[in-house]
Amino acid sequence: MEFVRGLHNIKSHHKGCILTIGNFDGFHRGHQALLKKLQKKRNILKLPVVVMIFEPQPKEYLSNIIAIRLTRLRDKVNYLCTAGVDVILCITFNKKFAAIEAYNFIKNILISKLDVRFVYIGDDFRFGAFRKGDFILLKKIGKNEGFKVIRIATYFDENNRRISSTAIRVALVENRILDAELLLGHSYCISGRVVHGDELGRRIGFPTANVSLQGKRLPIHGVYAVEVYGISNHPLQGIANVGIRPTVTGKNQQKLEVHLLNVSTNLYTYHIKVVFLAKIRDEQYFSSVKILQRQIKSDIIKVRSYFNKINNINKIYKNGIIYK
Ligand SMILES: Cc1cc2nc3c(=O)[nH]c(=O)nc-3n(C[C@H](O)[C@H](O)[C@H](O)COP(=O)(O)O)c2cc1C
Ligand SMILES: Nc1ncnc2c1ncn2[C@@H]1O[C@H](COP(=O)(O)OP(=O)(O)OP(=O)(O)O)[C@@H](O)[C@H]1O
Repeated sequence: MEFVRGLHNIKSHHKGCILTIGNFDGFHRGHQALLKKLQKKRNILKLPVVVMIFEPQPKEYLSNIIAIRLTRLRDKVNYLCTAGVDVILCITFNKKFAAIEAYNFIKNILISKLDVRFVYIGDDFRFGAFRKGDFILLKKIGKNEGFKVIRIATYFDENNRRISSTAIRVALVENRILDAELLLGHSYCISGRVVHGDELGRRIGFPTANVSLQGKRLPIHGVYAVEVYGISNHPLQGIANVGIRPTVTGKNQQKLEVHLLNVSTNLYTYHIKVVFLAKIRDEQYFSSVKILQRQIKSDIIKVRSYFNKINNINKIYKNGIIYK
């Protein structure tokens, strides 16, 4: 898989491709279904599959507030790579790019730069300045210029809901983790490098690994049972807090910190993946660190009991007995 940053880095071997365009935030089941179609076509025609993504995502650039992000670029690249994409073309979304008219986007980028043969899009896909471009325009120009446009049917979940990144963000904000997982088709996770915190955690008896969020805002908030990947060859059980830590700081900056339940090791500079499994409670203000300490102790008991239950369920399934 090749990662190409910017239109100026397109090379002749990227031309004549099967293309799709979008944010692919979360890499949910709708995205997965779309990419399966491209892969099928690639296997028949032996043309490269190119996915055009944007960084920052358009909504992040165009909105005044920090928009919520499901998947960071690094994880998005991994998902797309496992879906068999040949080239990720990552475009810097800025004022100049946002102003490109839909017609010029097709003419100057899809045709001149990429010489697309097939363009696959979902039925709600819009592009170009003021989102004026759509399937009909693509199809019309494609007919004259010799490329095909395939609009794939909307992928719905079992409850007949359209799967979208927006629906998943809403599910997570509303604490519906299992629902979000159902829409995603995989667990909700965040990965990042462990950076230095204020080191108060260690002093209060709960050392925490602070995961860098690089200014991105997570859709979740509160205390969670988590599994942590990237430290040993099996996932480690932990408890995480996502929030602003009102008890110890007056800053309004969201942080993700993880306390490992059974391992005490220096995690600085590790790149870890945190999988969120269940919410324990909301983050709260406590009138003293002592009370917070007591609360965290009781959170840990809850999380341990959650993992015990999960282990028991797994054991019962392994033995072929139906859990009641
Ligand atoms: C399981 C857990 C629950 C937490 N809950 C809260 C909370 O409800 N309110 C709060 O102000 N801080 C909460 N914190 C954050 C602590 O204040 C924080 O871990 C401590 O300040 C250490 O920060 P540091 O790693 O930057 O030194 C929680 C931390 C953990 C690990
Ligand atoms: N449920 C779905 N079924 C079919 N195609 C989809 C589905 N969701 C997204 N797509 C298509 O996948 C491509 C990338 O989508 P993109 O990530 O930009 O949108 P999205 O998932 O609907 O996110 P948002 O909710 O932020 O609009 C687009 O062509 C889009 O139409």
